[in-house]
Amino acid sequence: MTILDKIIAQKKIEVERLLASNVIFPEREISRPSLYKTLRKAKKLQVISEMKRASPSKGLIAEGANPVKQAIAYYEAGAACISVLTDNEFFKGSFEDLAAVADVVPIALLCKDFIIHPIQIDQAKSAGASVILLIVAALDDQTLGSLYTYANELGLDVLVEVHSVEELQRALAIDAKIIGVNNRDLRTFEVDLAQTELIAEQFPFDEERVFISESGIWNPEDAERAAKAGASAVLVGESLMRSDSVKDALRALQVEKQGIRS
Ligand SMILES: O=P(O)(O)OC[C@@H](O)[C@@H](O)c1c[nH]c2ccccc12
Repeated sequence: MTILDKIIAQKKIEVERLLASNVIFPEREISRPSLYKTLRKAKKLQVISEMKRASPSKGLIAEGANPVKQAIAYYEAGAACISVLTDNEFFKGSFEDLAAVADVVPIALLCKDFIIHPIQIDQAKSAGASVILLIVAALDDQTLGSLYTYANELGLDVLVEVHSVEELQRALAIDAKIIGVNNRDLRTFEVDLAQTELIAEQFPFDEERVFISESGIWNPEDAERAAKAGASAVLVGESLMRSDSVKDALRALQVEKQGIRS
């Protein structure tokens, strides 16, 4: 059983509990800039910065981190979007973290979780997210398509995460506009930026789509590499969580985008 299988098994239990509790998540309007538009118009490589206390691959990263302080530092440094891990069991995050961040920053907000059911999308939006993540490896085609449509109907942006060319084709089949390559294999934890380059070769860089490189970005050289492959943004967690100066670290990643593909 891979870690992804374990996480999804746990999510099924959580979803059953939510459904059984008959909870209704209060509706909330989205009053944040669209991530999609922000990335399309940006001249530089953008940073989606993540609030990440722990992960199954690294264990504790920043146990005592305060999501509000972290988010304000990200916002002030010019992050395009803040990603908040809401999974508790494996990443020590929470929907309270997301809601607390939503109260203090006005930029796009990504609910980083393993979504397998529409009720989780209601929960994300209610806590203040304007973007959700859908992981292709965790979903069959039909569920992927229906969750994507549901999120769009609620006015949310969707980051569709892939880790192989085959998964890229599945993301394109639902006409995903924001596609992220996870450089980390969620089955083995191996991280390799070459994954971004490999998948970029098959990516249709057209008017409509944006390409994001996720995980394992530590320094400006990594950011350059992502930009060169055609990325509009990088999604960065651990290196920013561990940084003594979030501002300097984040700004150093905002390198020039590469003309041909941007
Ligand atoms: O901490 P890193 O290596 O910078 O990675 C951030 C982010 O990409 C990673 O947390 C992530 C990417 N996709 C995910 C899906 C679920 C949970 C976490 C993730």
